[in-house]
Amino acid sequence: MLSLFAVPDAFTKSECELIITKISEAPTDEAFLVGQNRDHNLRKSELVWTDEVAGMEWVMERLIDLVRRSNRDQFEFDLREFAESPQVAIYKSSESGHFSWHSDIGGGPASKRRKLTLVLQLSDAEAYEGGNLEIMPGAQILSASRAQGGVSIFPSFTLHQVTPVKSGTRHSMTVWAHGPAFR
Ligand SMILES: O=C(O)CCC(=O)C(=O)O
Ligand SMILES: [Fe+2]
Repeated sequence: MLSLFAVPDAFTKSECELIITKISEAPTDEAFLVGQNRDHNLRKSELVWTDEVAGMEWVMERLIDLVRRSNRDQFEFDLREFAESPQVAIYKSSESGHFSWHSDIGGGPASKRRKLTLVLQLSDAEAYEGGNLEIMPGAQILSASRAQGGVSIFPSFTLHQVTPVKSGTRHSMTVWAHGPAFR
């Protein structure tokens, strides 16, 4: 099974900038991990849930379409729903924004049903240093493309991390597709 489904130009530059502008008008929550325990050694970022932001429906429609395409062409998982709001994470160099190695499967009613993770790179790759999304499906580490508007889709059980942002700010959007347990 291929472990990473990449769509380089899923969104245009102006679409990404529009999303960042809308998000920056919304209040942020400090990011917490699956299981709700705060641990800054593991994750440091701010979060905006996009279903609390008006005018984001078109984004969700596009993301659902991309997940469907990846699942039809590659993963063939039994997916049933999108049970959680997409979230935008804001990683700031001033706070050494990062997210250490983790899987997205949690113990909560929705997070335990996560099967595919989609990450959209919202920021211009030139707008920050560090902040690389890396995924580890096996012995090798794969780096996701930094290109703005690019989408990476991978099984939610795959270990992945975001390396510390060294300068500037990185914005990304994450959405999960859910379904019954693997069997
Ligand atoms: O920001 C990213 O690239 C990844 C975010 C992530 O791993 C998550 O929200 O679980
Ligand atoms: Fe994750």
